[in-house]
Amino acid sequence: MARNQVRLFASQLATNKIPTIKNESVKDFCFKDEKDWDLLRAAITKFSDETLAIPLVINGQKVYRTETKTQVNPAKHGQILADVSQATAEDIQAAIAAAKAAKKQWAATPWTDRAAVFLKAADLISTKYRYDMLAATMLGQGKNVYQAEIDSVAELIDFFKFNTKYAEELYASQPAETSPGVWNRAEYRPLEGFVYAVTPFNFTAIAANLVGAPALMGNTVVWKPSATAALSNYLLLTILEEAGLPAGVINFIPGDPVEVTDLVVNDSEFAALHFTGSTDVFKGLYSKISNNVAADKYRDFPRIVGETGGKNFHLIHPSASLEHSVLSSLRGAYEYQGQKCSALSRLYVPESLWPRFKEEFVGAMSQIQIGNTSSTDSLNFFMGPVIHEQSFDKLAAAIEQAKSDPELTIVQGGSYDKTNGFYVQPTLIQTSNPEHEFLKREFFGPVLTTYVYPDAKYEQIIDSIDKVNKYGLTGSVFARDRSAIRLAEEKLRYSAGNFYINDKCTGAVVGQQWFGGARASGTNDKAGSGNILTRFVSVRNVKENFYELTDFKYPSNYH
Ligand SMILES: NC(=O)c1ccc[n+]([C@@H]2O[C@H](COP(=O)([O-])OP(=O)(O)OC[C@H]3O[C@@H](n4cnc5c(N)ncnc54)[C@H](O)[C@@H]3O)[C@@H](O)[C@H]2O)c1
Ligand SMILES: N[C@@H](CCC=O)C(=O)O
Repeated sequence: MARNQVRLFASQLATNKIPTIKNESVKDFCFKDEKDWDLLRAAITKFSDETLAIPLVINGQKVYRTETKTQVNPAKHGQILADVSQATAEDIQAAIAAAKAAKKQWAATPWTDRAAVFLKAADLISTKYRYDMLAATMLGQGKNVYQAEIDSVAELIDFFKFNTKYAEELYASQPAETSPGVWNRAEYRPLEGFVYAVTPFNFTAIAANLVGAPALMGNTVVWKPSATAALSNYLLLTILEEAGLPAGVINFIPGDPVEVTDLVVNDSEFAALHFTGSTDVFKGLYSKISNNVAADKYRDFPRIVGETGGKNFHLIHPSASLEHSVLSSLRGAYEYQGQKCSALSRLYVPESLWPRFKEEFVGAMSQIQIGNTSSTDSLNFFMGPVIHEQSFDKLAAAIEQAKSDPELTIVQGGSYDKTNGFYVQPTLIQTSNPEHEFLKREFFGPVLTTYVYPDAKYEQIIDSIDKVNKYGLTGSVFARDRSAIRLAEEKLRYSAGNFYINDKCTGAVVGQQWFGGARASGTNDKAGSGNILTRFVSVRNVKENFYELTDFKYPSNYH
């Protein structure tokens, strides 16, 4: 008997249960414990003092290439954090081959052992690597410590832990009916072939989930990380390796996105895309895959899972709490510089509230401190830089457009500066046109557009919110009047996959608010829920019969 068969048999001696899973608690870094600050400062200094050479990782081997791309600190773009090796065509093919070769053993690895890798990685991030994770995300992706903590520590750990709980529930889900003498079973096979994960810059946790969810279910992965998140993403991979992830299960391939994608999705064993990023990039990938399906390139119909852009709204009703809706809107729009797919980018305020709303909102905006969020001297900055020069230029162009457009007025903000880092001031723009393109286009930055509606037109504005753009990711209604809440909840059914009542439209927590939207916002497979795991398995039904036939005729044949 082969050795791995012995291993498989040994794993069947008990049905193990995942430990009790709870959301990771978020440290508030409010200086009650100076030790936290010292540890964080040491980690920031460590990553700042040297330019890390980041390799590709193929079949567990580090591969360094002479062609590299630098990752800079967006808060101080003269600071080069990493030299990231770029994959050649041969590297990409080698990564695909490694994913295929590792598949059989990983798929046959007992579930307990696969789960343990992710539970241990979560534990390592909660303890030994918490400050490294924070520092890498703060420096590389321009987050302040609180935003880094809720992303690269809490949400990331939650994804890894909750996914094990959801997988356990999925595996336990079996056909409910059995006839006498029959045992029906469902087997949750990993997909045949390999998974391609293409991950965004803005959440280290999302990258972790895009590679982690398929891998947990027994798939192997080719991972193309975002160029502007390479540092935290590579750190994550090394932590997974320390937690016991076998070679070849996740292959890390930074490189030219189009070149990597074209080779990966042209492989006949490409089984699934797990993507998060912008809508247009996803459409391009979708169409390449569809064309390949039509051209008979694949053995299977690849699964396509993509979470994409948004143009998320707050609808303020005249009965809303003014202070709460002002502060929630400010956080929703400007936290992490508006670079959350869920960020508030269109705000609807009734005329009766607008003068006081505007005064309080602008007053709060003027207290926002913006600066180098990865500084070792200060944790004071509420906002930091936007991610890179293209984003900065796009936002600057939008602000300039607003200055000359007669239908737009800059209420507050409107300045920007890229001398040292990519800084865009939080900006509030008012439009007189409820159909304006600023209510349609995703800017992905701290630019919020507001439309002030007549109180009597509450229902009409709901219709306009629903129809004005193509997205359907997140949205909120703020009201004390229950009928106003009910009307918005009913009429905005398809306007947001995550709908909030008297809360901001960002900040979904794994296991609590399942995340994702439909329309142009993605396939809505709900990260943070068990549903996402079903996309990375292909169920086999097994019927075992205990009765043996003694005759081929039916009883009626003897009548
Ligand atoms: N719905 C969600 O859950 C969610 C979450 C986070 C971010 N987002 C969206 O992501 C976007 C911001 O992230 P981003 O700037 O990293 O997005 P992006 O689309 O620019 O990049 C995402 C990934 O796609 C790769 N990519 C870019 N062009 C490609 C191409 N032509 N072919 C193949 N791959 C390509 C990038 O290298 C990166 O790895 C926003 O639109 C935001 O709304 C959505
Ligand atoms: N969980 C986050 C996801 C943000 C995506 O970029 C939120 O809901 O704000």
